[in-house]
Amino acid sequence: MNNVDAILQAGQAAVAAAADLIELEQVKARYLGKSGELTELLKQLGKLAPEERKAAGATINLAKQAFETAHNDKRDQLNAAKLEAQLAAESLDVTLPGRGLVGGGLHPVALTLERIAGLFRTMGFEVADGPEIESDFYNFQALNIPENHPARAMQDTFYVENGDVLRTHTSPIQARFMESHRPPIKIVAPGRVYRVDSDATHSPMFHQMEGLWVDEGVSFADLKAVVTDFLRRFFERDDLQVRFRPSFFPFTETSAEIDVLDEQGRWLEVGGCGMVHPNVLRIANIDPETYTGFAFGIGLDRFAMLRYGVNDLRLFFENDLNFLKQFN
Ligand SMILES: CNC(=O)COc1cccc(Nc2cc(Cl)ccn2)c1
Repeated sequence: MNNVDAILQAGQAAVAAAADLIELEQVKARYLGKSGELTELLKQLGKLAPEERKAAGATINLAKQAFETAHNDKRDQLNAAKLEAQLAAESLDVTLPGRGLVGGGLHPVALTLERIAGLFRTMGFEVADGPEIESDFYNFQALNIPENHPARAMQDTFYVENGDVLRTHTSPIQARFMESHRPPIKIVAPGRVYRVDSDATHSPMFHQMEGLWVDEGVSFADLKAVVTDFLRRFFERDDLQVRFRPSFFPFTETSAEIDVLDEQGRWLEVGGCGMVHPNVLRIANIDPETYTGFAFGIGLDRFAMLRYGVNDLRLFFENDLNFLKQFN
């Protein structure tokens, strides 16, 4: 019967070497299963002489108990180790400082809009608003844009049902304001505008701000002074060179593009302006013989790109928080 000891030692060694609960159960089956090595020994008892059977049986049962003890100890050890590992992995150090909430902030275009509106408020302008879905009348006709003008074409303008459009500029805000107020009128009109266009420098939705001053005796000199003062304060450069380059718009007569000289000595176009066309005043029931006015329009996204050094317009619309958090 000395092979009982050999089998028991081999079984105890296999139990000790078991790396996890699954392997341990396989070892248990190999020794205590239906055809396990210790189970087989019991089956052979019948072959022994009757007077040897009792002692042999006792020896084998002792070996089985020793194996079961070793197996149970190992199982408890593996379970304890598994629980320890789980506790360590899930442990939460409640004394750690909190991560804190990340505050929100304003979009760079919104910051630029507020900054520019604030500059014009110091000059006596108030901020006006209006609908983004506009009628053909306020978006085109009231601005002296004729029926066949290319700006009305489908490749530039988004049309919605019943002939209304997504406004292509914020001029309709001013047309509406002139219709419902009497001079002196001194407003800026910021907001979203829509054009059928999209590439690295064009987005179908972008932002513009227009300004309008209508009163008795308003002149082109007033226009130059207001626009130049605004630009020097926005770019924080008292020596900023501003140029008014003759141009054409249907809604102004004397029209000009507005250029600024950048640090590299290049002229950058930043907007357009002009004296309000008499037809536009007339349509708003303002007598052009008594009143004159000037208007200008700038692109707010462009001003935000210039101020913050952003070189791709699309960055404003991708909502990448890592990009946006730089501005607050
Ligand atoms: C980004 N915008 C540009 O380059 C050019 O915008 C401009 C230019 C000249 C005038 C206007 N707006 C305007 C509005 C009324 Cl109600 C009457 C007359 N004019 C907008």
